[in-house]
Amino acid sequence: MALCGAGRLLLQHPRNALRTFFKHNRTFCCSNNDPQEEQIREKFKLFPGGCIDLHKQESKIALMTINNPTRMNAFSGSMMLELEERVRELETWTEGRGLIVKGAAGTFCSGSDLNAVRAISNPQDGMKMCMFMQRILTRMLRLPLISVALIEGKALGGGAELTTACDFRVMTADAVIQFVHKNMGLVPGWGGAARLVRIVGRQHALKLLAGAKKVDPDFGRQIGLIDEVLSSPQGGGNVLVEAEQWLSQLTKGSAPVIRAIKNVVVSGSELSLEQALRTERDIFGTVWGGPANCEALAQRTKHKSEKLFEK
Ligand SMILES: CC[C@H](C(=O)O)C(=O)SCCNC(=O)CCNC(=O)[C@H](O)C(C)(C)COP(=O)(O)OP(=O)(O)OC[C@H]1O[C@@H](n2cnc3c(N)ncnc32)[C@H](O)[C@@H]1OP(=O)(O)O
Repeated sequence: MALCGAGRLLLQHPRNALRTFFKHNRTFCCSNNDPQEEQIREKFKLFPGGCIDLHKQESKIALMTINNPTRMNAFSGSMMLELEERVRELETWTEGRGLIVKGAAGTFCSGSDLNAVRAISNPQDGMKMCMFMQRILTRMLRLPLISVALIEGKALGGGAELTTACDFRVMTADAVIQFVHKNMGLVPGWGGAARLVRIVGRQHALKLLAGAKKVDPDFGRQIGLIDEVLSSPQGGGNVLVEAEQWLSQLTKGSAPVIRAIKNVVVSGSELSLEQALRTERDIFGTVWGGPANCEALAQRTKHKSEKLFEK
């Protein structure tokens, strides 16, 4: 993807660019007055149905639910627009630590709503839809929240792509991820291929895409796509509890520190080493001497030499 404003700024003025880089995530390549984007937004409105629910919990872990059960949680046009709104809400949720993305009614997501796909199957609209979803999913992956896709049932096509826009993936024993794009005469267009290569490497990515191979929990774990297989049965209330417990290992502690950790990982994976090191130093500066750091220091027993000095 071409570098836009903040990316260029990072290259030219890295010192001043940190704040802009992360702030820019909110508006990543997404100018509301871009006529192309406006056109596809108007088209999306013609395909309503379903919704994207967002619940910001007291635990500071947000729950996002892809909710269109009569179509196996396929993305209608209005859901694509709602996804953008929800991501924007999360970008401004300063106390958040984690995010779980799941589907309604015991299944994850079956990709784009094929009815909408048929209606926008011309190349221009396809390109605009693809760019719109790439932007939103990039913003989702860059959120300063540790995110996990909770996969029950099926994650197909764009649904499989959506799982790669989270930091982690956990699934129930009978769930399946399948990049079905090849069977549709397509390649992923929501950034799913680029992210998949980074998660599983090029050979496994080729197997999943060129073979439209079904990924079950065993294979998913073997190739590093799946981080945990849940013991609770699909559709049961305990699935979410188990996923939350799994995520909470990573989200307990100070929110600013957890958010800073996510930010250093994002910059480490997206920037050149030199730029990432500068960014890391700047982020380090935001937590050094901060409340969590001072509290941790106060709790540590003093070093022997310090005690001697005090005498
Ligand atoms: C670039 C790729 C593109 C993108 O990224 O934008 C895509 O994602 S294209 C979409 C890729 N997804 C698919 O091709 C999945 C299509 N659906 C299926 O293969 C099946 O429906 C399945 C396996 C999800 C579920 O099969 P099952 O036998 O359990 O149920 P039904 O087939 O009867 O489905 C129930 C109900 O849901 C409707 N449905 C399912 N998926 C979609 C969809 N993607 N778009 C629209 N509607 C969908 C299905 O038509 C049934 O509706 P009904 O009115 O009851 O016939």
